[in-house]
Amino acid sequence: MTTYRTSSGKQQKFDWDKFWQYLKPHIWYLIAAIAGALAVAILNIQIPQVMGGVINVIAQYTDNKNSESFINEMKVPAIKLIAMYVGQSLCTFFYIYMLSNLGERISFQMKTDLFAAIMRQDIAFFDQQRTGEVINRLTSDIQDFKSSFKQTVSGGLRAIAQIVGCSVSLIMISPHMTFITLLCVPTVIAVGTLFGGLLRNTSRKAQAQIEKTTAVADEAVSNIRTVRAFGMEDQERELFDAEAELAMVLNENLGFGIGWFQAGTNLFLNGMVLITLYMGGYLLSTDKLSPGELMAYLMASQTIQRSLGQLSLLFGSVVRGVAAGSRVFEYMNLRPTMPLRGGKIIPEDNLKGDIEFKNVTFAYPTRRQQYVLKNFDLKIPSGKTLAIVGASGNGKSTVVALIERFYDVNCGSVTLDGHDIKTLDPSWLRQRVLGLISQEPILFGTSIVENIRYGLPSASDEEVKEAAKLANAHDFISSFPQGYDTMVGERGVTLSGGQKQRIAIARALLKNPTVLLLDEATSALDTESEKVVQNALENAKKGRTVVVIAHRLSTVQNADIIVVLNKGVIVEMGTHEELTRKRGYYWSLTYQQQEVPAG
Ligand SMILES: Nc1ncnc2c1ncn2[C@@H]1O[C@H](COP(=O)(O)OP(=O)(O)OP(=O)(O)O)[C@@H](O)[C@H]1O
Repeated sequence: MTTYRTSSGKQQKFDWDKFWQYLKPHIWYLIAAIAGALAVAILNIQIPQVMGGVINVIAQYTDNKNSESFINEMKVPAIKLIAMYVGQSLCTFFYIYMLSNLGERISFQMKTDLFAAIMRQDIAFFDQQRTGEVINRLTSDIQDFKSSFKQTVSGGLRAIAQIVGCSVSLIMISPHMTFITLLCVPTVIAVGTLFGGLLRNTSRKAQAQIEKTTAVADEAVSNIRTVRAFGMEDQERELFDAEAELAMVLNENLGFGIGWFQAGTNLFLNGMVLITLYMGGYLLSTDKLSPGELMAYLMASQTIQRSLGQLSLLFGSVVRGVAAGSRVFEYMNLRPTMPLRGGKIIPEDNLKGDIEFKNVTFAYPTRRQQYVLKNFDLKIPSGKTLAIVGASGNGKSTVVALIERFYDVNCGSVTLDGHDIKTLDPSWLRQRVLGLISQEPILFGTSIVENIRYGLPSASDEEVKEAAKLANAHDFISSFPQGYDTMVGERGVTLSGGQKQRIAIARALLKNPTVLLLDEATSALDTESEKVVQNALENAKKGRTVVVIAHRLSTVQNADIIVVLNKGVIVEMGTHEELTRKRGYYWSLTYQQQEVPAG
């Protein structure tokens, strides 16, 4: 197997078995396309010969001016030529159409499979990969693979068939001239390979620079608010200009090289035509060649030249296509460690919402050496509200991530009503049992109603409204001219932080989760909107197990149990009153927060 370097820097093998899986169901399209392309090639090989016949007829009548017999004699070869031209057009249409169907079907299947493969990857995968890279594989890599495949089948096959066929014609017409022409071939190949290598190198550099330029633009556009807030438009523009200029210079160098390459090739090819004409003319004068044969020879050698040109272009495209295919298959072949579905489902009547961490040790897959939780034990009784507090980076969000089973624990277990969550159906757990509301609610760029319905796609409009009322969102939604059909913009950009958060609460409440996970749900809000959202959350908490992570301790005073985390270890646990009396960690955290405004 050939190995190619992918953009992720790892050596990737092209997975021919996988490729065959995609090709096999559409093999008839491929066979039809190959047949069509070969038919075109065969016609292209024969046309010069028929054309030669026409020239011979014309040559006969250059002295003999009998137009009537000329027309009669031209009839057969002319009709033959017309039939061949029409046949060639029809075959061209046929193979292009077949190939386009084949390419589209394969790429559609690959695209949908790749997207499904991406969707089922572990969260750890997304911690490691850049979003741009993932999207690139779905878009440009599949596009590159498709075009390269189509080009290889059509252009490659046709070119090879034409080179072989026309070479045979050349030998048949004049072995002598063909031998002399062939003497030049090794030199041409050597020079072409050397120059081609240099050009490919420059082209790679230019391509990498273009990608760099795009990345600068991408970052500036997607972070436009930060750019604007810091007044960095000019710096961003300068950065972009510098990268774009470098890309321009590299592309100019490439153009310089391609220009010379083309010029040299043209000079050489024209020289070959001249030599052929000279030698052909000489053979013509000695009656060893007819004018038609000379014409056929010239046409056939031009077809070979064109085909060789096509093949050299194709080479670059095949390398690009194989590299792109390897990248696509690399993601497809990645096996997630956690399945999305499958496993036990606790019957509705037995579902209470008791959560327990038993002797849990955990490190993130991207930082295996750093244990975030070590021998961690915690009971979250059903129907109670448990708050986790502690300084930043101490593992509070990690607790929530483990309940969601975004990651699996390294040792110990997390249980729901006594069942290890590893044995439960993850999609049931996330869709039915858990409702997560995080610090930065992410909405989809669609309408409010669709965003709320994301929590339970089968919900009716009435149920959506009920959830919105419970989340204190109904009033502000109704005040919009388009009400629930208001479009929220990309990631909900047209709504205020508090409004987005209340829609996210409605979305989580719609599925009526048994366990509600609030990961700093109000910390991004100002005091006014925090109050409104806090009220919404008080409604939402009723009758559920709730885990609250909060920075502002004022929001967790009413919790049934407060847990103070320090470096992944529980250092204190109790109610607000108990912990305040203790004058320990919790007290000092509260004290610090009261001190800040005063200072
Ligand atoms: N996806 C991740 N991959 C690797 N390490 C992570 C990841 N998420 C968090 N960490 C690390 O794990 C530790 C605990 O992070 P965690 O987010 O649980 O803290 P936290 O107490 O919730 O902090 P904060 O209050 O600032 O949100 C930190 O050292 C953090 O850098």
